[in-house]
Amino acid sequence: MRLMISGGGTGGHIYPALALIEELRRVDPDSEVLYVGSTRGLEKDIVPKHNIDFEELEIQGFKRSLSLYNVKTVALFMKSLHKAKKLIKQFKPDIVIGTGGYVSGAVVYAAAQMKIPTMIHEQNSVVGLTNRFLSKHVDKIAVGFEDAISQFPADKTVYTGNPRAQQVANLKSDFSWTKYGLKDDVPTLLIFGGSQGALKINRVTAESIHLFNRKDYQVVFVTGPKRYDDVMEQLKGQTINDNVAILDYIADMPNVLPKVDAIVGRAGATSLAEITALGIPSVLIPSPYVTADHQTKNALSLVKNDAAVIITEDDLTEKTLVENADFIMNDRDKRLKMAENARNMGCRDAATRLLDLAKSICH
Ligand SMILES: CC(=O)N[C@H]1[C@@H](OP(=O)(O)OP(=O)(O)OC[C@H]2O[C@@H](n3ccc(=O)[nH]c3=O)[C@H](O)[C@@H]2O)O[C@H](CO)[C@@H](O)[C@@H]1O
Repeated sequence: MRLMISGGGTGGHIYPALALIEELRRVDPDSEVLYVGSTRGLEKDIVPKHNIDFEELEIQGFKRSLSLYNVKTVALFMKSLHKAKKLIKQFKPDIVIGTGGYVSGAVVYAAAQMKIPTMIHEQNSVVGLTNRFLSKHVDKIAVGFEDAISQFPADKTVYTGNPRAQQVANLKSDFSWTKYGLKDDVPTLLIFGGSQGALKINRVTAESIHLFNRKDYQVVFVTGPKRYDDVMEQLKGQTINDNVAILDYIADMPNVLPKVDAIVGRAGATSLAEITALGIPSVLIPSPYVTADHQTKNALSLVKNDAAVIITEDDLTEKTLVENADFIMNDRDKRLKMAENARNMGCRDAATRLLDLAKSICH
């Protein structure tokens, strides 16, 4: 198969694409892949490290009310569409797949106009702006949450789950916490605010370090690549005990996650696919800054099944953070029950399902 794939901006759109590519290469080692990303997103750093050909487009999203900015947005979209068509002519894909983010809008739309088979993957329980636009033009729509099906045309929409779930579920981890100066025989709580880190989660976690220092469990606090210096500035002069590690980013998350006992984090769809694939209890703090509050809806699907607890960003304080962390970390039975509930929701064959759907529309 010759696969052109595009997903950009944040990890939540990029990692599902990488998981699908990994599955394609496993079943079809002769396949050719071209990843088209944006000049600004995390993909230009992440994708080339996975031995995948990468091309980039300059593109940006619309903003409410900034009219001059939006004039530039339209101009960049037209330019990207033109470049995407050129790339399609050169690469000659059998299929073009979009996994979200503005850049996938230009790439998949270009392919649809050129009558190449197209498919999108919507990770969230509420459809995003780019996928809403693309849904009218593509041949197939795959969704990661069953709740999303009703938001798309019924005749071409299929529940596949999120391919990242299969990738993390199948990996035999050889990770050791000693890499970060921690121990392997102590329960471990991972705190992170999605692929980019989250300001409030970082601030409140930093304020709580003096309490986490005294816990019987260990805490791994991941700030996000661009927020590490600010957190360390906030913590200047404070003691950080040897049961706490503060990192900017974890590049090998599938290897690390099987060694995590509980998570405090955002409710991005790809994170939740991982959490349910592996069965990890979580405290979820949905981002209030995303389209149609979709992270709250994502999170509630786990909360309903007693696989997670939720704190709104407004309610996040030193007290609520540490109390909820203790609630899971200090009660092993509770933790194991929540883990089982989470695991029951996992879709561990999602990459196979998504690839089968892709094959079904290739000529
Ligand atoms: C602010 C924003 O727009 N967030 C959206 C974005 O979130 P975001 O990019 O944060 O996506 P998710 O939380 O879904 O996924 C994060 C991904 O990054 C990985 N990771 C994270 C931290 C780290 O140090 N290393 C690492 O590899 C996680 O393992 C996971 O695979 O895309 C998601 C999927 O469409 C949406 O649900 C989110 O609402």
